[in-house]
Amino acid sequence: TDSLRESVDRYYNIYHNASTLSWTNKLKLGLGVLNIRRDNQRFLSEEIPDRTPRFGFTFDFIVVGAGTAGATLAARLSEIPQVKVLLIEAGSHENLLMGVPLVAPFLQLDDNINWKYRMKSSKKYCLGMKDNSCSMPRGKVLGGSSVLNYMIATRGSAEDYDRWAEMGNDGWAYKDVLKYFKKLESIDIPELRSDSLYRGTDGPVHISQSTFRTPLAAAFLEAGKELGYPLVMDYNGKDMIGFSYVQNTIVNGTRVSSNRAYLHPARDRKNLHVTLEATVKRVLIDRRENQAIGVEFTKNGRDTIVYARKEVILCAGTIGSSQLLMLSGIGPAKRLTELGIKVVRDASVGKNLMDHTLYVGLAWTIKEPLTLHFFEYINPFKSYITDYLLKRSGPFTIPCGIEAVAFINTINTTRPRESNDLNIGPNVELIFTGILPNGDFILPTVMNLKSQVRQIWEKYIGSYGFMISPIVMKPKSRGWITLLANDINVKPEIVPNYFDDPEDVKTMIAGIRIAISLVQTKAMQAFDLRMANVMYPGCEKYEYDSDAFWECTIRTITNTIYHICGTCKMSPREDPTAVVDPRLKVIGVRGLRVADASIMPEITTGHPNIHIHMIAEKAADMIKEEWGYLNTS
Ligand SMILES: Cc1cc2nc3c(=O)[nH]c(=O)nc-3n(C[C@H](O)[C@H](O)[C@H](O)COP(=O)(O)OP(=O)(O)OC[C@H]3O[C@@H](n4cnc5c(N)ncnc54)[C@H](O)[C@@H]3O)c2cc1C
Repeated sequence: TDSLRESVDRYYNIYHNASTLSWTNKLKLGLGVLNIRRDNQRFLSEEIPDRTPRFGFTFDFIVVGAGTAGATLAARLSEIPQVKVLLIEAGSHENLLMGVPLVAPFLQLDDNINWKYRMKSSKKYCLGMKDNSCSMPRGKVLGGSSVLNYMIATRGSAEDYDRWAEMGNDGWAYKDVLKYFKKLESIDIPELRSDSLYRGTDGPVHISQSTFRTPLAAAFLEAGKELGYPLVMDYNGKDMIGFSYVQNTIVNGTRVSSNRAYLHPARDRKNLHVTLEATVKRVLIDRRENQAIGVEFTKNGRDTIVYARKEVILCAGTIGSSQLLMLSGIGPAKRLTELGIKVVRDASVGKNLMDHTLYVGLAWTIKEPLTLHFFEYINPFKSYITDYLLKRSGPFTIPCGIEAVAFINTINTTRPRESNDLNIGPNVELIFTGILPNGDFILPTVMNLKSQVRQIWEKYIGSYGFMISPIVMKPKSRGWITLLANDINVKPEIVPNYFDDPEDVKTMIAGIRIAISLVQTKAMQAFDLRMANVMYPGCEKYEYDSDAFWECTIRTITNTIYHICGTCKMSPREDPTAVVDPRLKVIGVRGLRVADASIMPEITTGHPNIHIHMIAEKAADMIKEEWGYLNTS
């Protein structure tokens, strides 16, 4: 179309005809560096100070882990002036450079801010990774994984929460949690600000859309329309199924982590104490009363004990919270006994592990230079970097190159527009990334690819292209986390058990076929596209495009999209698999709750960061209510 052509030309003119070594560009670059240094100084001055509590000190609430959930919860609890809150985090401060959207994956290389978990080696999945083991990055920094994440902002579908409620989790239906989704956000997308039914405008988490897009993103949306899917203005509003530009937790071109959203504004509160580079070893439980009374943590090589007058709340994430519960005696009794841990309660901690898998093998090259390209965007004499440094605009504002998403239901492809009527919600998400994964070293490195697979991808270095990656939204497979030692410093074993259920394989293949059919539409065929290699080691023996062929490639280069959850399952007390009840209280121990991704009884649709903010917002209100503070803060 004409508008598409216009945007092609504009893009081409800005980024490809720029005189590469002009003095103006050098000057702009210098000014840009000064500009971002100044902004970073300002950012650091907003960081909450690190305080070390004295041995034996007592707080009202102790929150463990300052990630998406922990930062949210601690900030909300500290709104009660008469209570003292301690937030304990194993990592250190965040800085502004961690918030540059395009280069988000680079953060995973940094040992200081990434726990760098590895999944247990498997013969059934992650076959294209070294040792058949996929990486599992997790944030170890103020803001936790919200500092490493790709800033995609989704709420999940209403059915997700209605289903939680159907499972007996009273108070978690969509009608109940909608107010927290609204409370937590400030929607900065102008067209959506007036939708007061669904969107909030006063919350700490800013949500926006990049003003820069590659022309291929528009073609992706057009392609969806051609196949009969609706274009959805706001997948976080009334309807989710369809094709949309992505919404992001970004303000002024930089990341909105939970730290920035919740802790920066709370930095001057005298009743909020944050202690950094402090690793909690276990929760202290008074065994006569079965009551959590405090925690033990290590900081600067010294062990310290602090006490909680009211509650300890674990927000250490899916891995951290399950590990801490087990180290404190709450978990599978047999395993705990084997490790010499005294059992407080035999519980299903570590089971019910769920994750979203992403097939990263579908990429197309494009002849014209219309998408992002690693060696161009890192060239300091092109406008990419200076646009970002001076104006926080341009391609650097696109997180990881992800520009558009589609939520679809593969069961109803003949009448896609009506999928919503079936009330079953999306079972696949497609992510459009205007960058060729194979074009740089970063994705192969963070994915831990085997050299044979790397070599296949390396053929495309220097090419332009894009990816369409299907994600299975409602996997049936369940994995687990097992404690390997009575020691917080020994990482637990993580078995994601991807594609254990054949239904998940079928759904992923259906997603792949829809992704391929999108590229066969007129909108996409207007460009000179070639499918990049999809033949991976071990899969040559299968007929191309057969189900067996796709199953082989899925099991070879499927990656996590980093959404692990569910290991401290929320469920009614009578359910033997329940770890916390619907008030998030650990069953069998008083004064102890879990509030983070681990409590999800079933994985939600889309990307969970906003869902976890919501969980923490609701947890804060439940805690305030129980202690009689709901109307005093
Ligand atoms: C690379 C990556 C990309 C992602 N992309 C997206 C995305 O685009 N959109 C989206 O919605 N979601 C995304 N996610 C997922 C999302 O960010 C996480 O699900 C979410 O941040 C988890 O929140 P949480 O509070 O449960 O845990 P976390 O945010 O991980 O917080 C746990 C905190 O506890 C601390 N901790 C753990 N153990 C201890 C201990 N023993 N003592 C003290 N502190 C401890 C950790 O250091 C960490 O700060 C991504 C995640 C990753 C890693």
